[in-house]
Amino acid sequence: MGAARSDRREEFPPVNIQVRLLDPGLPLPAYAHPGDAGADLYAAESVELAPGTWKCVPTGIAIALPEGYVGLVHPRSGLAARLGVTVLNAPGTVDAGYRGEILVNLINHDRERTVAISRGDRIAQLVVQRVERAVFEVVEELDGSARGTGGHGSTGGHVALPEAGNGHVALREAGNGRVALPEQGVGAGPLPAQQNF
Ligand SMILES: O=c1ccn([C@H]2C[C@H](O)[C@@H](COP(=O)(O)OP(=O)(O)OP(=O)(O)O)O2)c(=O)[nH]1
Repeated sequence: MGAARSDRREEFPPVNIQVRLLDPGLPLPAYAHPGDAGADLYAAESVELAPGTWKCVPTGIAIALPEGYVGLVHPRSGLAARLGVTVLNAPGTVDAGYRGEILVNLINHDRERTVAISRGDRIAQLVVQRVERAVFEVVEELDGSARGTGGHGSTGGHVALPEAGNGHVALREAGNGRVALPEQGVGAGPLPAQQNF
């Protein structure tokens, strides 16, 4: 087990990222568990989000990513599932050359409740990834592919049909590609109790 872990560290050495603590009272971004993809970012200010509104929340850190990397500001699924709060521009793109404070643009999708975010709350997660630099080459004809120009549901697609009675629309597969699911598993019910957010 220990040997397997150290092999993995050699195969995937961590990337060093310089961090400026603009608010030394907050913890460094941190991975909650080994193997997590995102390091949690903290709110440097307390903010209130009225229903349907958004705000850029400072995180109290500025970073210098190495060239060839990007920081992606992803939402936290727990905030979304419990409160309807997510990252408006998800995933936010932190460029390697950016030296300003990382901001998280949080939106409250709840239609009735104001959400209070307190300083020190974990509001988003930063996923650091390698990126390729593309060179855009103009051509007359694109190389062929199995998909061709088909998109937007061309593989079977979905149609929204009015449900009898309650005025809702339901997602339904058009054609014969529908996957059979137990009735309880479809629709907008509460999350099953075993879901851990
Ligand atoms: O969630 C985010 C997204 C971006 N940024 C910072 C880092 C990023 O490098 C910079 C610019 O972001 P982006 O390129 O997405 O914004 P833009 O609207 O295209 O602005 P610009 O013209 O400055 O590139 O803003 C954040 O702090 N948080």
